This record gives sequence, C-alpha cells and structure tokens, in this order.
Amino acid sequence: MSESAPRKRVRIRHFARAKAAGEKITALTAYDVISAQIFDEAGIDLLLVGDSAANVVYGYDSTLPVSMDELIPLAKAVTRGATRACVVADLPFGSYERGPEQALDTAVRFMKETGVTAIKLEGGERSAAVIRRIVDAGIPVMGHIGYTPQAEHGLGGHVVQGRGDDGAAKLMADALAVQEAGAFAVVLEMVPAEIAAQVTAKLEIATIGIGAGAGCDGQILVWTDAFGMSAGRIPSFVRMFANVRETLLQAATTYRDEVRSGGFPNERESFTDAPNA
Ligand SMILES: Nc1nc(=O)c2c([nH]1)NC[C@@H]1CN(c3ccc(C(=O)N[C@@H](CCC(=O)O)C(=O)O)cc3)CN21
Ligand SMILES: CC(C)C(=O)C(=O)O
Ligand SMILES: [Mg+2]
Repeated sequence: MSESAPRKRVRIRHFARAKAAGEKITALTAYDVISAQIFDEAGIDLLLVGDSAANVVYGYDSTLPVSMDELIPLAKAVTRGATRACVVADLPFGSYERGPEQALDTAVRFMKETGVTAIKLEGGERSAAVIRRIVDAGIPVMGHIGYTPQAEHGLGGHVVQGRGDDGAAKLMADALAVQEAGAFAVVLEMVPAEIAAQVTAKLEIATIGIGAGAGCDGQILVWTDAFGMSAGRIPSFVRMFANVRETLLQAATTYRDEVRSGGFPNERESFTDAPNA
C-alpha cells in the first residue's frame, strides 16, 4: 500500500474526540478480509462485523438464527484485513440476554478468539447491566438503540422507533442508560432525524446513525446495501453508492461466454512444455 500519511490505528478514544471536534465518524459493516482491506484503505474509521451477516453472508431472513460459531470466523477475517480501522463485532441474539455473566462469557470469547477491539450489543435500559459488566472487565462496548433487529418480533416488525413524546423520551432514556453503563458509542437505528439530533446533542459519547438523519456524529450502513451488492429490496434510508452486483454479474457472464467460446484461456494464460521459457 502506498500511503503517504501515517495511519495510526483508530482507538476507542477517537470517537468522543471526533464528536467533540465536530469531525464525522465513518463506519461500514465488513464480513471478510477483502472488504476489510478495501474499507480500511479508504479510511473508514470503524468496521462492524454485524450480525447482519445472518442476512448478507448466510442467507437467513433475519438476524435471529446466526450463532457465535458463525460470526467468530468472519470477525477473525476482518481483523486480519484492517490495519487502521477499529473493528467491532456484534454479539448475536441469544448470546447475552441471560444476564451479565453470560454476556461477559460471550464478550470474552470474542476478544480471545477474534482480535476485535470492542463488541456491540442491542438494547438501552434493558441491557445496561450487561454493558456495565463487560465494560468493567476492560472490554469496550458499543450500544445499539432505536430499532433493534434482534427484537424485531417484540417491536412488531421493521418499525421506526422514538416517534411521539413517549417514543422520544424512551429513546433518550435508553441513550443515557447506555452512556451511563460505560459504552463508548451508540448506534441509533431508524429514529426520526430530529430526535436523533437531540440525543446526539445530549450525549457525550458518539452517536452513529443508520436511518437516523444527518445530525448524528457518524453514519453506518451495511456495505452490501450501500455499494449495490445486496439482492432485492434494500431499506429506504440506504443510498446506493455503487452497483457492485451488476459489475460482478457482467464479469461472470463475460467469463462464462469466453470459456464456452474457447476464448479463455489463450496462449499467454497457458503453460508450455518448456520449463522457464
Ligand atoms: N442487508 C441488510 N441491511 C440492513 O440495514 C440490515 C440488515 N441487512 N440486517 C439487520 C438489520 C435489519 N435492518 C432493517 C431491515 C429492514 C428494514 C426495512 O424494511 N425498513 C423499511 C421501513 C419499515 C417498513 O415499512 O417495513 C424501509 O423501507 O426502510 C430496515 C432495517 C437493518 N439491518
Ligand atoms: C446495521 C448495523 C448497525 C448492525 O447492527 C449490523 O449490521 O448488524
Ligand atoms: Mg447488528
């Protein structure tokens, strides 16, 4: 890599500092070494090994089925690919709900086996004790409030959270609980932009929005949505910055045609009998 500027690793303290300095924080999901290398080279600050891997890597139709044994290998691959970005892994559904002791066991397993810098888990007030236990063990935690996909059925589907006076008050209480519990940052998912901006103004820790408007301290998207790799419908809050799926489809089709026609491989793409000719 031909980088001119030195690339100091992004540490946890970067996020509150960036917030205080008014510098936007950039985050994307990543699930493998190649995407991690590319996004790291692009200067993305935080790479999340999201449990959205359930959908975009494993093909489940929600995040509920994905397991630690399925996410840990992906997190290992991403940490191998990232030299600057801060790598964070989602704790999967079922791996922390039983309480602080189960949650700490899970977080310790991710730290021991993957090389991530921090873990993320869903829930505000309901997860505060769990966050506190993990943080007290020296493991940085990122919160995730608003629409929490692991609670899809409890929330009644993909529903915007934080609407109305009660919704806004609950979101603020969740945000403060996550901060008070010691989290270094918090994801705000699918909440009205005005409410997300109010939460962002109130908190000292950084807010990272997804479907939460421009008033957050940073933004995160699922990379396969943002760069046009996902199949089918994508959430309305996503902007497609590229169409990688179309590019790959074209490439695969051209390859197929060239193999079928005998055009690939040519002589340069083949070996002769003469050694080191
Ligand atoms: N590919 C992918 N992208 C994501 O953003 C994502 C995942 N997977 N998996 C985990 C969660 C689930 N998320 C989702 C899933 C669906 C909607 C959705 O359908 N949203 C609708 C609005 C709600 C509705 O009317 O149904 C939208 O149009 O944005 C939003 C977030 C966000 N996360
Ligand atoms: C969308 C982000 C915040 C996430 O939790 C995930 O990708 O799993
Ligand atoms: Mg997630």
